Amino acid sequence: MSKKPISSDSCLNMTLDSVRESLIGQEDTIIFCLIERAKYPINSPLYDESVAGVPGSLLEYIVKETEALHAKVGRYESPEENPFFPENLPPLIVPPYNIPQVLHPSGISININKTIWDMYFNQLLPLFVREGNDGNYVPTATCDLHCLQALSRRIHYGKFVAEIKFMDAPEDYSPAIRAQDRATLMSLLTFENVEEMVKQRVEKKAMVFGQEVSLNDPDNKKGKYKVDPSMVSCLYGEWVMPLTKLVQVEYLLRRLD
Ligand SMILES: O=C(O)C(=O)C[C@]1(C(=O)O)C=C[C@@H](O)C=C1
Repeated sequence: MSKKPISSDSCLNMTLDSVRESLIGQEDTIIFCLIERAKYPINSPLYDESVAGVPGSLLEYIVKETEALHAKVGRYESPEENPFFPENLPPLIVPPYNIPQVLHPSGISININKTIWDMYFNQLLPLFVREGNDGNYVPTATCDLHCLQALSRRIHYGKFVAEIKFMDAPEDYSPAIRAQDRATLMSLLTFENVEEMVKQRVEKKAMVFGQEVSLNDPDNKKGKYKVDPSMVSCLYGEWVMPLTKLVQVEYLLRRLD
């Protein structure tokens, strides 16, 4: 049987509404990933560089090896995907997927995953994961990887948001881009009312998705959530949206190159 290349047309016809729809859908993914990770305790040997019989920590090794496999089968062909360890990724073993490129070439390679990695492990994880060590290191690492990928995809989606905003009003953005004026770009692309709605919506989603469901004794666990809804709202307000805006600014600064 002959084998054909696969292709996709998912990037075409984007609008500000459609990219916002995608961001809303990604909220679900992020919240479910956090809920899954919260099932395990911190499992700190996973992050300890001196414990495992692998280079770096066990977590780092699992992420690097998973990314290498995914690179071979084309994950990073998609402009929505950015690796945490872009150095020395193996080449594709499948034919290229020919995904239509909507981004400006100078902005495609923007990658702030180092910042996302530090934020996730140093600031976020201790806020929603309990102390302890149950030995489930590989399932825990898989959850960490899913959280990291979901956050990274959401934050780097700022490239698409910035492209749409620029295409909708090049006359507004171009002077600030030529002047390399970050502050003006930041204020042009900021919608405080949208940010407020995002924070309220993710808090509500965390309540709905993370409620305890019990057939007997329905009131017993009322008000208990699998991840703290106010923590999810803070995550968005303090890190996810500011980092998405940082990606937008970085993208716009290169948009006229
Ligand atoms: O919806 C937008 O316009 C975006 O740029 C996305 C986003 C976000 O990260 O959710 C970022 C900046 C805006 O102030 C509002 C929301």
